[in-house]
Amino acid sequence: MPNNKLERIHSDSASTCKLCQMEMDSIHERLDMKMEEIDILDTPRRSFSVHFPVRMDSGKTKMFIGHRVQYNDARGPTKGGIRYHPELTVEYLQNLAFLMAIKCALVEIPFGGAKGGIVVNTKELSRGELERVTRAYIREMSDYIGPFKDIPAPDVYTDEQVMVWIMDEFERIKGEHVPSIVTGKPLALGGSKVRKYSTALGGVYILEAALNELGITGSDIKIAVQGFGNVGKNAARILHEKGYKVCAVSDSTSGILNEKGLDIPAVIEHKSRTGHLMDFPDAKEITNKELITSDCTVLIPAALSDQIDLENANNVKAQIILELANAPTSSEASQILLGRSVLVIPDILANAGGVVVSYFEWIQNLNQDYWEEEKILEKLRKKMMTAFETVYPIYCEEKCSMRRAALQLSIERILEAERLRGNL
Ligand SMILES: NC(=O)C1=CN([C@@H]2O[C@H](COP(=O)(O)OP(=O)(O)OC[C@H]3O[C@@H](n4cnc5c(N)ncnc54)[C@H](OP(=O)(O)O)[C@@H]3O)[C@@H](O)[C@H]2O)C=CC1
Ligand SMILES: O=C(O)CCC(=O)C(=O)O
Repeated sequence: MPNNKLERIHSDSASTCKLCQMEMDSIHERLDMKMEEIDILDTPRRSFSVHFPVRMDSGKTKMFIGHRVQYNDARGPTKGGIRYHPELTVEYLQNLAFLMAIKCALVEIPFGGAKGGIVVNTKELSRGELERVTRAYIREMSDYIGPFKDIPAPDVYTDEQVMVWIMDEFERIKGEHVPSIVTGKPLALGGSKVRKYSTALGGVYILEAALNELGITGSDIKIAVQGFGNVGKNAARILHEKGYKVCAVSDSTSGILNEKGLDIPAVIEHKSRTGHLMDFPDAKEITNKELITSDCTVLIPAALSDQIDLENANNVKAQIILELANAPTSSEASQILLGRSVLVIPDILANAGGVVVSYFEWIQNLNQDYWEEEKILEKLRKKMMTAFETVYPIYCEEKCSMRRAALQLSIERILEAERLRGNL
């Protein structure tokens, strides 16, 4: 392992989030970080993979691979979603788990960061197979997760039902009720009001604060949303209900565009009835690539990573990018957008509403005391606005990207926790 500071920072063996490497390099310099501080942030604390057999509907047994990365727990038990995707790798999850640690520090909730999942295409599984795969993964993981160790939640291609199977399998193993083992549950089994749409709503609070700062107002604001799952669909719905023109949306197969604004409730009905966006009447069909460079004021990536890259960053027409997905913008693209004065509201701030209400769910489970919607909405808004109002002045004063401003703040908080624990 290289021992020179710069060599170490650029070494391939360094595990610091590659997704924001350039910002990280400039923070190392700005905060004049010591080698031991860089190392502590560079290193996932626990990172493991499990292989397990599952009996498929055909009667044959198939082996699956699951991963979990618990990146940093200096500020509390680790927290983060479970993703089911055929291209999932442990290296990639390390990046996402790092972002979780940063996100929790940014909104000042007492958690570290984790992320995990299974290498699987859920569209190829029956419901029974999905349940057996989930339960088998949790049997392998049960010693390493817990309400005060590591608390999973939904992410791409996992939902409330998957969270119930996680909770139920964990409870069978432990022989007691432990609803606080997982968040994102349905209301009937200890879920929290608002959690279903909190990622999208938290992002909308931040977007409106940014529009206000930039003086962008009026009925001409056009919005494009990539991804039409939990996050993208709810973002489109909330923005439509608030009177914004949502002109383009997409899912994994295609996109649709209507420059006058899409009828979002009708799009939601169409997607839930047909399973896709294709053939929606009164709209032009576009590709996911075309959506990214479509004529809009606000672009909302709400699907997978690396959607805005070196190839298309110069062609983005939006004035604001609200990153509801994790890591949708490559590090190089972020620099191009900064140069073009496009405001990129980073994932660690924009999509933090999800984990904030997960934190509220965890508290409610531990206390067996459930809160009304108004209370949660008020507390969510306060958390999101406090984070925005702390990050925005740093971004303005230091003339850096908003991502760098947010990362810097969180890193100082994580290092403070490490110092207080005597690790530095
Ligand atoms: N759920 C949460 O609370 C949080 C989620 N996030 C992030 O938000 C993003 C979306 O998560 P979530 O909505 O929960 O996931 P979902 O599984 O609910 O939805 C994913 C959506 O992305 C679409 N999609 C999948 N692959 C592609 C692709 N290659 N190109 C374009 N669209 C694609 C899917 O299409 P189709 O419908 O056709 O399958 C689907 O509409 C992720 O980056 C996640 O990490 C961040 C914070 C919290
Ligand atoms: O709700 C949570 O605990 C985590 C959500 C998540 O995975 C994320 O914010 O990326």
